[in-house]
Amino acid sequence: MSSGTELNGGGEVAAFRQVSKSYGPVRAVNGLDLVLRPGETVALLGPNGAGKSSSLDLLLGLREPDRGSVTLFGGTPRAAVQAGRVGAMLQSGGLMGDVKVRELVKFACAVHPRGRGVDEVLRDAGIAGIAERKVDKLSGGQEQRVRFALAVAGAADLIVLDEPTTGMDVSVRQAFWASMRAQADAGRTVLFATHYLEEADSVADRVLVLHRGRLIADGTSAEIKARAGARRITFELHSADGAADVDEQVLRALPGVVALDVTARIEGVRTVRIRSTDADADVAGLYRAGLFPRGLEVTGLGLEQAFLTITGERDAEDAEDVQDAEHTASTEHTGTVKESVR
Ligand SMILES: Nc1ncnc2c1ncn2[C@@H]1O[C@H](COP(=O)(O)OP(=O)(O)OP(=O)(O)O)[C@@H](O)[C@H]1O
Repeated sequence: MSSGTELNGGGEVAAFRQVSKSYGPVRAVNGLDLVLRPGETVALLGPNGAGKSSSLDLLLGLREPDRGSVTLFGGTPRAAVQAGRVGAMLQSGGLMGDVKVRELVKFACAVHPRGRGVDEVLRDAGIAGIAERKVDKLSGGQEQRVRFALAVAGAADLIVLDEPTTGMDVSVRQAFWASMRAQADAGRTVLFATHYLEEADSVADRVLVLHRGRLIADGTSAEIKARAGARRITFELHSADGAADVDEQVLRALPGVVALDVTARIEGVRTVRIRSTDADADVAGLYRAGLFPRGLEVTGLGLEQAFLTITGERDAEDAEDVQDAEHTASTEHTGTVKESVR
């Protein structure tokens, strides 16, 4: 992707500094610290309710943080939006119905402080062919593309998309990402929230994972997969090679092992599956330990598996914290002084 520094002037596009936002008792965003840089295409992932839409709303100045600050291009979100530096495609809000697609896009181009030519926008969004249709006669996927056209109606420096491909079929989705990539190649910074992990994997050069309002992973897709131990090593150990009784401790002690599974379905043969953060070191370690792995395979797991692993780990940690808190509360209640569990 191009650097985009010409368009954005270098430095920070957006910054969240210790941002928190609650709705009553629900802490939707919790201490978010994050900087977006010019030219990045960034995917925002997270389970339902993780705080993705709330974070985007804060970024666009649609909501105010309870704590911390959000800046866009060094100023307030409102100033950046008013200057036409941000284009957004949000989940909420209906489109005007009784107008033609061309009229709606033309209006958006006309009112935008940095409005582009209507034909160019229709072409970029892939909706030139439906320009004369009424907006309320569109399919869900077509409507999404019109929303995208509105987001790129002006020459914004930052494009924010909240689950942009919801309702699009596979071919429309591919065409959509091609349009989006053209925006990124023109130097624009793009931030999109999605539930489609393969999109994040193939489109984004940076992936953020939110979980219960907290940023729990930030890196390239490859880095996040590596961190989650997203390589799988499989092999067999045969008793004929002197490995009838594999000492699982030996396997568990290999440097990158995250998960280990040893099965013995056939007499004298153990099938070993390892999930690892460092497959190279583990394979070397197997031989160093005097084992003779047969049919050795190393495969990469997808971003989806990495995502499930990272969020699952965090769920487990949170559950432990709750148990600890309950334990502390119950011991305080009974007046018993006990050492903290963790
Ligand atoms: N206006 C609101 N009033 C009360 N609670 C809200 C409001 N908006 C969001 N929430 C709550 O805040 C939390 C974060 O919601 P948010 O919509 O930001 O998450 P999300 O990651 O975008 O979820 P999804 O993937 O389901 O769209 C959720 O628990 C949600 O129920």
